Amino acid sequence: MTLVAGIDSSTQSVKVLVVDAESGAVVRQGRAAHPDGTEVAPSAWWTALGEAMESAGGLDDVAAVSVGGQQHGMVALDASGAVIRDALLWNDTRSAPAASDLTEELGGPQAWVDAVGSVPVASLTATKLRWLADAEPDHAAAVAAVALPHDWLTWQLAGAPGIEALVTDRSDASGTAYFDAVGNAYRRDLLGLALRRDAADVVLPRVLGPAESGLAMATSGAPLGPGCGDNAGAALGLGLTPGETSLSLGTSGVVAVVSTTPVADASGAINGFADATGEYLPLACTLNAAQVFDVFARLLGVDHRALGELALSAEPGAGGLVLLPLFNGERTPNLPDATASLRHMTMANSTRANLARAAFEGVLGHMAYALDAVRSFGVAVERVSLVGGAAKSAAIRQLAPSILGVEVVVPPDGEYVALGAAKQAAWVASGAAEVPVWPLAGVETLAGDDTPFIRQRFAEALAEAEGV
Ligand SMILES: Nc1ncnc2c1ncn2[C@@H]1O[C@H](COP(=O)(O)OP(=O)(O)O)[C@@H](O)[C@H]1O
Ligand SMILES: O=C(CO)[C@@H](O)[C@H](O)COP(=O)(O)O
Repeated sequence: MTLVAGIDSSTQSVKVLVVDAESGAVVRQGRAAHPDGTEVAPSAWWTALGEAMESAGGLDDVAAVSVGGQQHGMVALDASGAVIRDALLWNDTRSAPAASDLTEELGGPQAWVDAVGSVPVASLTATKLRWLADAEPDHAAAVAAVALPHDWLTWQLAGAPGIEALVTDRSDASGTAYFDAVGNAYRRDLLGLALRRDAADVVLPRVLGPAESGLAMATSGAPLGPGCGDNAGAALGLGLTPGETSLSLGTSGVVAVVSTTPVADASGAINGFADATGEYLPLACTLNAAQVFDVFARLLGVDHRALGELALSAEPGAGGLVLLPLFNGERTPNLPDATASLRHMTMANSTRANLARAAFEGVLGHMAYALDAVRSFGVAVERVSLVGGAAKSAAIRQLAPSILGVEVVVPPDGEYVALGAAKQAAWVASGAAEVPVWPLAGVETLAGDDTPFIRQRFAEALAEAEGV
């Protein structure tokens, strides 16, 4: 049996899957936690990856390895390849003013979507580099290379062979705001704009083809795949084809659709990213998803299962409560300074069950808003494939079809980003022209009575928060 490995270095943890390259069956797996916070030393990812690989039984026997990871994080390296400062993650909002400045300096949102498919928001790498240039000019001056989390880990697995050897893929490069996924080229002028200097000499990872290998494992010599952004990894793991949509509830809430054509959304709600096969992956991403359940479970003194049971014991509509779950500020819509609020509390409706229900309706109502943003580009979304940590929740599975108003396809419990990375590794190992097809056994399709009033109330509350 030929084995391959897929890695998902996500916001909260790293997952490693060792998989049969023929069937996609998971043979061994491991995981390890990442530190909390939106500013993290990349060495912590490397340590966690070492632990996860060890708990997966090591990778010495695999034919190829590929790394998927959280998108956008700024890993700034000096000429020796040393990390200059802790990475700013995708959910760090300190670069929101830099995002506004950059947007204006290029001539507004339309100029950015024409150039790179996305309007700058604090999540995107270019805005973090501008923040660095303004807040830490000495660090900015030392930048000799910029990598993303998955690029940096791929390079570490290869033994960190000098910054010129860095590689990436089109899906993650498309989230930097200095890569044009339509022209398949870096926009060094935009990198320079972000860094406030001529960036001709800054090393950017070479963008590999979907099944191309640029580096090999330092330990075993097995080829390393190009890797991918985590949302592109999930699409690959799910085997989504053009027109099909995923809904991920991890730290981020993401609606992503595989598309053969790019989307240019000057409103900024949709990012015009690329997928991991050569197509596009327009997506809407929020900063507040699974952690909202963590907060409410803690507040109510219960575990996730009991939180779900409490929510299901309440009536649809949570007795009138509406949660705007903008705990971490928000990216979609772009409200980086927003905070969460619970509206319409009365003595009568302030019950534990209604509070739990409001958490689920708030997160799923927000995802319905994201679905509408995708639909506004002519994508007919009637079905979503549900992945991410909160997809394990029985209450999410039960409530999602009614609140979203679509069918919800639930694949077997698994780590779909890591599976997508493993599929990419299998593609690299096989040298085949087409990506492997790994059928998913035991997919459930869930439907429910539509409850449009929940979406409506949520959309009204969000519009109020936006001041529209
Ligand atoms: N049964 C559950 N119900 C709700 N949330 C859950 C459940 N199980 C895990 N989670 C949450 O899922 C999140 C982790 O999901 P994951 O997709 O791995 O995140 P990330 O990719 O951002 O690291 C955590 O916030 C965790 O508490
Ligand atoms: O910023 C985005 C997508 O644009 C996020 O989806 C990150 O890629 C982090 O993902 P998770 O760790 O929450 O899965």
